[in-house]
Amino acid sequence: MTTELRVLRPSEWNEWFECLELAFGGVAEPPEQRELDEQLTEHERSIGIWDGTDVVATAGAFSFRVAVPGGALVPAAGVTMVSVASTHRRRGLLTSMMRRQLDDVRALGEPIAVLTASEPVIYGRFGYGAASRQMSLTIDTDRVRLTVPQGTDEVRLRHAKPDEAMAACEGVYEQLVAGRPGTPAHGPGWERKPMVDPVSSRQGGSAQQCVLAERDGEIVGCVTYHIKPDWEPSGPKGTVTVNDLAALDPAAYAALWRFVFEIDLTSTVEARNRPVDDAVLHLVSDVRRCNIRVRDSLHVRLVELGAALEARTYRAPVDVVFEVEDAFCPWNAGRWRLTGDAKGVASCRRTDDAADLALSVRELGSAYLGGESLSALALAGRVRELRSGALAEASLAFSSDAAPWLPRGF
Ligand SMILES: CC(=O)SCCNC(=O)CCNC(=O)[C@H](O)C(C)(C)COP(=O)(O)OP(=O)(O)OC[C@H]1O[C@@H](n2cnc3c(N)ncnc32)[C@H](O)[C@@H]1OP(=O)(O)O
Repeated sequence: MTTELRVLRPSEWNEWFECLELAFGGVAEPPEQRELDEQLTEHERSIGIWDGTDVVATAGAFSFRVAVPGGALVPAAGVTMVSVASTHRRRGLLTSMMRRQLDDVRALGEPIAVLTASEPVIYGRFGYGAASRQMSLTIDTDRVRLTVPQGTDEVRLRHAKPDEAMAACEGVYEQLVAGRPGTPAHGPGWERKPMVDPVSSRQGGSAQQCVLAERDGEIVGCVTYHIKPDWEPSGPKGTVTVNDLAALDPAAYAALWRFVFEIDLTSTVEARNRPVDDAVLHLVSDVRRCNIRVRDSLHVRLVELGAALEARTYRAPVDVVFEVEDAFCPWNAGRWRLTGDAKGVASCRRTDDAADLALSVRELGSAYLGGESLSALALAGRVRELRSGALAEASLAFSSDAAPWLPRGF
């Protein structure tokens, strides 16, 4: 098989995207979704593999800046649209695209790459580690009650049309990015993504609705949701599916949750992507009836290990030497001394000193956003402590007060 791996030409986007759609099962994207995907595609960062005139593999990257512990925004490649045609799988095409892509990311000077995986098993071999989780809830709102904080009644709620909702939700999102590791700061156009609402994706539910929370005329929160009515002999049993829900203070947050809990003719609230430390867990009367499920979300790859580890803040003073294994990006392999503290000045340099901890770049990717603990990874045998006390020191330093979270997929 002779194939060519190269950058996508803008005129080839349709056939490139069709390869991707086919690889995911062949269900065509709704036109409004497809149009936005084309608009957001960064052609110069999109690659494909051609077998003759046929596109047989695709991979893209978005130019993000991702929040890390301490609030800095680190340039990051948001890896996306990865596919290999089912006729060409398990022959190394993905591996060759990952090679090219990580070399390109390095050349661009982005210290990290991030992605969400269709299957978590795929990307560990390329040095990605699962770094954040997402929580889904299915809440029985006939039984679960909310205890809301003082000030909740003073929050004014009102419905907003999609255009106003888009600007308001984006404004709230932007104010929350730095405080939540794992959240990407996007470029223009991304504010449209959560507002695309194709009829074919509603599965019998309503159009997306948006309610804004205001105090003294300022927008302090927003929720977008769908309602799916349902009727049983005993009465109405509709479901509210929460898409985005975000607020700038506890009272606005509680007001929005109370609103979705109390919508007439519904008895279930579904929320599919929440942070694992969501404050709603402390508002509800019965966490068991929230039917919590947790899964992996953002996977992180340290592309330039030194620059990546210097870009974040450490929760406690740390001075450790890592012995790092990185077969796919060998420029990261070897010994690195990391020093840092909560004030935000960190240094990560090559050293010949004896190693304190031995691990692969994958574990550092998992721990990078502060959500997965180095101590837990050590219990799984994935981090080895070579100096007594180094594991506890590094594990505490890497941890984050806010759990990392990716509020919106890409
Ligand atoms: C960020 C995103 O876009 S995630 C979306 C990923 N895309 C999809 O899931 C669409 C459907 N799947 C596909 O298109 C393809 O199967 C891909 C892209 C996942 C893999 O492409 P391939 O070209 O077959 O991968 P490649 O041949 O380079 O495999 C490299 C290694 O990964 C393994 N591997 C690849 N995909 C999988 C998988 N889905 N499950 C388990 N192992 C896998 C291969 O067995 C191989 O292992 P080896 O080195 O031990 O032999």
